Amino acid sequence: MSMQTGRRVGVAFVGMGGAVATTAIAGIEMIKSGSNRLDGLPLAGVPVAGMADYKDLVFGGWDLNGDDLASAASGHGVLTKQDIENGAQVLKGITPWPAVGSAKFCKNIDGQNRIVAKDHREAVSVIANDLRRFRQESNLDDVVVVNLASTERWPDLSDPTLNSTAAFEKGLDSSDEAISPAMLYAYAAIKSGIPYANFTPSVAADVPALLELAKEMNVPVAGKDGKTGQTMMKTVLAPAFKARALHVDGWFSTNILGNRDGLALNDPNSLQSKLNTKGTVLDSILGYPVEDHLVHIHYYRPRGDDKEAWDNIDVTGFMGQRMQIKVNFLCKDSILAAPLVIEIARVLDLAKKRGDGGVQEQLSTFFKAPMVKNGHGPEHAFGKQEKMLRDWLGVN
Ligand SMILES: O=P([O-])([O-])O[C@@H]1[C@@H](O)[C@H](O)[C@@H](O)[C@H](O)[C@@H]1O
Repeated sequence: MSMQTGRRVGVAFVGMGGAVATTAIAGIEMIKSGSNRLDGLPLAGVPVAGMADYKDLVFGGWDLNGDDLASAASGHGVLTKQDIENGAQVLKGITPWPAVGSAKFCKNIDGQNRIVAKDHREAVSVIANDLRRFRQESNLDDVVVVNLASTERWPDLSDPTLNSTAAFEKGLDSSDEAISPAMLYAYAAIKSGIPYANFTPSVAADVPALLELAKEMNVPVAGKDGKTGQTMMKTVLAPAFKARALHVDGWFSTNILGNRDGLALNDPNSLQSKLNTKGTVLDSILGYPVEDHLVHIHYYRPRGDDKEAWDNIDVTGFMGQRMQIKVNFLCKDSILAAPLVIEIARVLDLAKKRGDGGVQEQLSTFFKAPMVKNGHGPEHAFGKQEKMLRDWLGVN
């Protein structure tokens, strides 16, 4: 059962017209109108004092495509006409705010709904103003920002601009090329005291400059890259192989998808960012390097949002005998992702209420490359991550 608490929590999405954001918004609006159940929402029915209810959430956000959300959603092919009639009509009345984009960071995705700003500093102030206006106009108690925009290329992490808050702030004034759109949103949110989550592989609040700022301002941040389908299965299976002492000789993962995410990843530079986050999960769980851990992603338009993942795992058991495991997950990308985004927003909002700032490691279960607090390696094993979250929430 879902009960409103009377609070109003705004969720501002970067990439609001995308398949994941429109699915999240439609799903929640349908919960409000009684035409959607709570399936797929991992924290539904978990009683946590102070946590916003699904019905308390109010949405806003930016997108380079200025179409209203109903038109955007019909292009993504995730929501059915029935879904829209059943309570997601509210999508028709929402249009995204102008957004920041850069072809230098994300080559395949463009749009005309752009923030007009003379430099990075001005772009940040427009974003911060959008957040202030959202809070006032929607009469919100609190706001959370979640990045759902298309994957950017990897930046040069050794660039001094990204390595201290002071240098980053100078870089805003000179529109330093090391600073990506994702970082501008993260900075604007943190500087406004608003919790920030990164559901994409783009580098954002995880640069030292912004980590330092989040810590100093005691603002909760979390990321990165939603762990939805193939990688989720990987982090469930690998601990089991370890427990049974089955040595993993190789793990071949491939997947196809044809949504806008797939289009963004069709650019080799954006793809590399995704491979960076997908490729890291195995070794720390198993305790040894899997030399033949191969990950492939292919943009295949006929599938749209219905991504399909195949895994072939080669293992060695007792007496050196070799075996294979095959996994074929026929997923729906946004249907898996949207509820996780909602839970991340609720937990970040709760962290803010509890005065818990900086990196929110308890959200590791929702990410492929979890951000961590004190420089130690991230925990990737699914069961341990779930325990971390439940311990932090104070539930069993
Ligand atoms: O979570 P997961 O299934 O391992 O990884 C997926 C990627 O393989 C896919 O290319 C991307 O479009 C999805 O959004 C998701 O990130």
